[in-house]
Amino acid sequence: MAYLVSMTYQHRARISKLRKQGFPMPDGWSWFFGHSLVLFRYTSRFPPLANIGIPMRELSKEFADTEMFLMDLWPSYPSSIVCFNPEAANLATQKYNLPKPPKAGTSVEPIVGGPSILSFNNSDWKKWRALLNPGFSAQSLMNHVPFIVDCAQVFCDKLRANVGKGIFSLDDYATRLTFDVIMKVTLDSDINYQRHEHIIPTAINTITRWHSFWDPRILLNPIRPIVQRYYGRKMVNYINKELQRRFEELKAERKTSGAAPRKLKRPLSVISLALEDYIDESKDSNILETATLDKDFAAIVSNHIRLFLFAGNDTTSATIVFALHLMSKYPEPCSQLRKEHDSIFGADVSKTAEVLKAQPALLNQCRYTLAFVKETLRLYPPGANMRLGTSEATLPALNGKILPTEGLNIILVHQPIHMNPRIWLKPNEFIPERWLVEPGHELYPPSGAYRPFDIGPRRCIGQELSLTEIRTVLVMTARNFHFKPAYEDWDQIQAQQAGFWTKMIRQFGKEEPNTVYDDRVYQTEKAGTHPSDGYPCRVELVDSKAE
Ligand code: HEM
Repeated sequence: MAYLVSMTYQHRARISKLRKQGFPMPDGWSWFFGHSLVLFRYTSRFPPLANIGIPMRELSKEFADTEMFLMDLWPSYPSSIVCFNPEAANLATQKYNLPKPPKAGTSVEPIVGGPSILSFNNSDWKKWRALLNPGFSAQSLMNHVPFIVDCAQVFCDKLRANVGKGIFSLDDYATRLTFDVIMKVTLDSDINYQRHEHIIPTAINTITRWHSFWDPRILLNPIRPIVQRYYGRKMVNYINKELQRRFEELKAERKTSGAAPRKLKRPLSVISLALEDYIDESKDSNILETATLDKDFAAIVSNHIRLFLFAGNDTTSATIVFALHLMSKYPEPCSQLRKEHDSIFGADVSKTAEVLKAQPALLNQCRYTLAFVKETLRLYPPGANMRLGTSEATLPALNGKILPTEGLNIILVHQPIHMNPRIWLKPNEFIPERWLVEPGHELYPPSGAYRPFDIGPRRCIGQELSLTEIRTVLVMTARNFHFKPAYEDWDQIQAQQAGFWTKMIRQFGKEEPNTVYDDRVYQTEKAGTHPSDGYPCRVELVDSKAE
């Protein structure tokens, strides 16, 4: 207790000193609460499950002159500089390439299980990133396009089965689709989660339901570690068996064909490619006769698979749902999208899957589709970036003040960066053409201001995979389906089904907001910023004659 009091005192004394020196930070800091009450004031303006990036965007409006400010949420979160200045963000991720803070690892440990490239720095990071990179290369991913198309086909079949029927959660459909893809691309497992339940998604969904990066109401729940450990063990058991199986398959292929499977040019998962390098680089000349994988290596590989399932699934599925939502909201860009697909894949929509599977590189010709996806990610960025300040690294605020970073985390919050009115023309409008104009055009994106996958050596390893997946889904759906959000009906159903206490609270308590900037569709705190209430919607077939 005495230790905690002493730590708290030392910590707050430092923030108090920075405050006196004029470090930009919100009013309302206190020795007892730091900025926790300030944050609460902002979060309470939005729905309880709204993503933290949304109140941060609101708070950022007060710091237009500096484009960064300090938030002291210690001890529930390290004190951090919230930065939405593109030039300073570039300094943090490129010039200084600041290390990942310990919090980057500890905050995802219940999900990932232990160390991974998300938390590694220096040589560990270099070694593992180099080992994993080949599986995410553009060339390797093109080999997976036929499988991704098959998954998108199942997604379309499920949508078709819903035409003319009631409300369903598009988010649930998209999450199942991306899970099938990520399991195949990373682990070579074909689990068909779109049609059947499976232990791995059940486990990871349960673990993430009990997870928060910052919210003490979740973090302090004593049941949380028990649930997360139980499901963590289930994941590890499954992954270890699959890993061992892949290892056996690769060894057998080498023995029978004499060549490494990589040279046989069939689609290989991220993990198979990493195991190939492991075999190639092994000092054990008898590796092909070795019965089991090195235990330490297998443990870290297992962490990475868990990391990919977490970092790669929800981010991609949420983006798919927001893209389909924007298609329904903006008829003109939607019609451009369809025209592009007609011209590249031919007017016979029923042949799209066949054409794309035969020529995956056609995806790269879909310039408007890519622009549509990029603009979706600008408005609904699912990630953020966290770095650790150092004694050498200072960040220049917009007003010229030079800010020290030592001992502070730096968080690049993408929502306020992507909608910074100083640098973006019409920041709140959906304009895919921003991504098609030439440099010098007023819509041309400013350097460093667009960073959904972030920029620099540690940019997202899964960027190409996500973009391939999202473009494939748009190509497969845009000419077939209309989506109609059904929030009003959904809210009515929820109100009818509410229990006695919920009804009483609604009747007599303070009504909680359920829109963000008057929009019922918003990003939530659920891992990967899933859309509110899972995006309840109806689907209709596109009437090609009427289009
Ligand atoms: C729309 C989809 C996605 C978005 C917006 C996104 C965003 C991000 C961001 C902002 C970072 C931090 C970069 C930095 O620290 O500089 C990151 C890192 C990372 N992402 Fe993604 N991501 C997406 C999809 C994926 C996928 C599909 C995977 C893997 C299957 C993945 C795996 C990772 C990993 C492993 C890192 C850590 C990279 C490192 O530190 O070397 N992400 N992502």
